[in-house]
Amino acid sequence: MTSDPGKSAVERAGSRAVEHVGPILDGELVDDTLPQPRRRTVRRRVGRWLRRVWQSAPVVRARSLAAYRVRQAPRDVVRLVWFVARGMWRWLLKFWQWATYADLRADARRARLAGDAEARRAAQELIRSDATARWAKVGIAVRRFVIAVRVAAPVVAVLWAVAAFMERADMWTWLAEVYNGLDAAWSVLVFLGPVVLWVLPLAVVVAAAFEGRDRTPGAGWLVQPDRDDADSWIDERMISRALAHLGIAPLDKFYRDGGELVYTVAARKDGDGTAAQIRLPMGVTADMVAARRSRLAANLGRSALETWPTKGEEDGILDLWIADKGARGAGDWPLVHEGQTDIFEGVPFGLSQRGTVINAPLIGVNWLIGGRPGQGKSSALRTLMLGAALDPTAELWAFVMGESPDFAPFEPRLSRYRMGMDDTVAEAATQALADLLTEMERRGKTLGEQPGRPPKVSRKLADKRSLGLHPLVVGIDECHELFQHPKFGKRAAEMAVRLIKRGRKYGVVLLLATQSPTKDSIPREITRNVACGVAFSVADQVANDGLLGSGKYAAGIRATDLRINTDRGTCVAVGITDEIFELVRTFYVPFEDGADDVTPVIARAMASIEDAGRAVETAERIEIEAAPVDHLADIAHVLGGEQRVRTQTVLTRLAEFNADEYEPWAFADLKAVLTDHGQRLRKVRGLMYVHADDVAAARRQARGEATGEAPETGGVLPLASPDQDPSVDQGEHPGGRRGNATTEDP
Ligand SMILES: Nc1ncnc2c1ncn2[C@@H]1O[C@H](COP(=O)(O)OP(=O)(O)OP(=O)(O)O)[C@@H](O)[C@H]1O
Repeated sequence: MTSDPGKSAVERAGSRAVEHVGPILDGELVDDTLPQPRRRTVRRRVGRWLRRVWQSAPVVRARSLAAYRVRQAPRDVVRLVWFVARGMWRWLLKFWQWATYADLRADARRARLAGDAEARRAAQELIRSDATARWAKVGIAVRRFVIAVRVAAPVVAVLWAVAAFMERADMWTWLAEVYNGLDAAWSVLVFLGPVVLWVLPLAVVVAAAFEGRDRTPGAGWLVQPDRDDADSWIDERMISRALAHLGIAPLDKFYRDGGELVYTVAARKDGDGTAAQIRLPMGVTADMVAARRSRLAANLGRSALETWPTKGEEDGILDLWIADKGARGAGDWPLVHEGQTDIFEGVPFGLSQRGTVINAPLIGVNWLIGGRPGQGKSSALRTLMLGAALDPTAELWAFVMGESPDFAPFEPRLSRYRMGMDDTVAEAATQALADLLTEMERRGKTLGEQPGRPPKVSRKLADKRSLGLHPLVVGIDECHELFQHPKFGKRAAEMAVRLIKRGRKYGVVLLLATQSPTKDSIPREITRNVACGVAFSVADQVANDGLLGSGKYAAGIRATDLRINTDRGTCVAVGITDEIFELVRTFYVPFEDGADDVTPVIARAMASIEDAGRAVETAERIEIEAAPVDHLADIAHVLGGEQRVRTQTVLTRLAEFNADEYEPWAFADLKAVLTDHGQRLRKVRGLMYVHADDVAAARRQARGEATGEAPETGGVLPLASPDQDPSVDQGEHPGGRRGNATTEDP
């Protein structure tokens, strides 16, 4: 740049007036008011962060809550006013109750109604002594007040007089200090007076609103109108709220009157769920709650299967167990790959609702397992039998009253096994029950001969092979087919009842599985006496109580809530633990569609028997095949020495003699037995008779057929001589002769 830029520019332009400008430099205008790039980034970041916070879940929740509260504000104000009014009313009621001794009077009234003179006198005495004490207190307070006034009045009067006649400056210093202190106290009082006058009514209003607040459980200012939290946990507030909306009148009234439920066991984590125990208010029983189970479940945000309200130790105590959300399977059977069992200790059966393994008892109990088809009965029975098979001392029998291969892999381990739908299986099962009764008697005798006469079979006794007191486990699948069998059913049922009632002590265990636990298909005495009842999904209350015991449905123990197929493998069981009931996810040992985990377990069971130096226990000491019934011998027996007896009488006597065999008999059966052996019934004056001679002849022929010899001729002399005159038609057939003395007569 030049030293005088104005002048040089004019010189260069000559005479023309030219405005000289300075040299043009290349540059850029810098405006420091424009936003700097760094600051812009910080602001953007802060904005982004604020936006994120604004949209974060807690803030969104808080915002929605605030918005909800704002929307509700008018309603809330009305509610508040209502609360204040109700609070004052409640105070009034409380005062009235206090002033009139209403509770003690109610006690006295109750005692009078109950005719309890002593309790009434006690209540009245209490009212009198309470009234005396109350008036005594009032007297003491009044006396104290009077004393205080008497002492304070002269002091105040003197202070006032002194202040009136003396200047503060003329007073002694200490007296002036006293007056200064009094002045200060007065100033504070003057200041606080209006404050208290404002605050006190406000405090009264707040206290009244609190007193009159809605005591319905769950009512609260921070309750959101959604059910987001219902899935995750259950606490007492939620339980109380759910109970408050069941529509049980006495419970509703209890809540309306401001009652609060008593939790005898606070809600706490229990296995895979939450358990609580509640003492219900007057007029409400646990059964009433159990009857509204699905509504309770809905109120708790659970399915009915996940909600178990049951009766506690008393009718008024509710045991509540609520499963965590989401059903799970039981997992593998713990013994599927290794291990043995001691049947006296129980066998792993499934997982309880609390998630613990249930070791099901087998000794000293009998089982009845039932449910709709395809829900897991046979599998459960198989699991129990597999557990028993892994005890080398146990003897196993299995009868499957239908065409099903469920127990086929057990065959090497079974001492008796029959499967099928034909009558021979029913007959074999009936025979097995009869043999079990015989065995039971033998065991009873053996036990009685042991030192100290032990009352029941123990592990120690079971281990002594020579005694034959080892556990004997008999499984009958589809047992209703057996008990409903036209020929064997009645007898089988009778024997099963006797076994169930008496077999427990002797190590004889019956495991029954059925699709149909009605009173027609399973004898009442069986459902009443089995210790362990297991119900998979069942259709109705009848089936439920048939399996689990009467009254269980009403008490809230319901397998009707198990969903068909969805809850396959899950059952409700009673008697298998000390709990009133268990919801069991049973273990499943696969045996279908090419998968077979049962056979390897049985192979292991066989190996363990070998390792123990034993053999599969058999009931050899039991007469397995009882002698076949000899109909002709029985007929001869019931003729009782009479030469001829009416067919009707013979049938009656036969039915009395052997009900199982002859009760189903009709005239045609009797006729058939004789005609099969070349004899016949005889008609005399329109009435049909059986003749002793014909029976004897038939028996001779039968014996001949059996030995292949020609039948003897002639009859068998009756066992007793006839006590009546020869019959009119005696001449119609050859007379009898003394034959070989019969030994087969029963
Ligand atoms: N504990 C379980 N866990 C998983 N699945 C199971 C369980 N128990 C049974 N199942 C399944 O259910 C099917 C039927 O079981 P199972 O044969 O035991 O029923 P069931 O009640 O005895 O039927 P049915 O009355 O027709 O004999 C099995 O093949 C198996 O697939």
